[in-house]
Amino acid sequence: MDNRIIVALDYETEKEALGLVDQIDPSLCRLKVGKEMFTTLGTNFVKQLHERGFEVFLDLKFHDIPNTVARAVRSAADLGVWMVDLHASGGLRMMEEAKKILEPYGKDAPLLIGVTVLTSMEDLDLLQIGINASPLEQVIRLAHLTQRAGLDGVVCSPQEVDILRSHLGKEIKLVTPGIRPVGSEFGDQRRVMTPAAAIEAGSDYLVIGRPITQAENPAQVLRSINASIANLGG
Ligand SMILES: O=C(O)c1cc(=O)[nH]c(=O)n1[C@@H]1O[C@H](COP(=O)(O)O)[C@@H](O)[C@H]1O
Repeated sequence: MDNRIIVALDYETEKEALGLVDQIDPSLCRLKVGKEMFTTLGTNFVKQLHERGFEVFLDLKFHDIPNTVARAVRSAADLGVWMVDLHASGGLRMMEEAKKILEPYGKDAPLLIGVTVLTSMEDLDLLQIGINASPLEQVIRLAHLTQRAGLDGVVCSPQEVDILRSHLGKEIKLVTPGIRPVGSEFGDQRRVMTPAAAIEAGSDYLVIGRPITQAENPAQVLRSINASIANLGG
């Protein structure tokens, strides 16, 4: 199942989310459950998606002391999710403990991914929080740290993908939100690319929310994005 799109299910209600989910097939995409839906609906919602055959990226971007993050990651593994993330800026020890706690799960462990610099951020946002580096420099720094901790991949913007590939090699998973098909609104996103350009740059997975979820016919948009990347990339 070479399924490179992860739909971000950022809806207010279960009814709206399942309205989309029940029109699509697990062969078309994976699903991301993030802070909004998880806070409203909890693990039961993730279980419902699993029952429908979907693989789930639990996107709670953990960021806390190492012990707390590691235990949260273990809970995600027990829930059986396919992918889970944490903020790489939580530091090397935090990431190493999270990786270590997954050892007993072997190949059933979820992919553990480090978020570098949010795709909504640009130079000024970093400066305002005391980081005197460009988003690209900071992404490279945090991606190296993530790889050193032994994680499976990073979340970055598609604009950083080709340079990260050259720094980190082929094995590391590059997960890219900040995807905007031609003509769709950027909203709060800043470092963006089209689906085809992101795949051509070397993204493994495209995380796409509003361009699909807010469309009049989300299932149709998902199919057309899939078609636009069908013969691209490796
Ligand atoms: O970890 C993420 O998924 C994430 C990281 C990041 O840097 N930027 C980012 O937009 N995301 C998530 O990706 C999704 C993007 O949604 P849209 O902007 O609606 O396509 C949202 O659910 C965000 O929470």
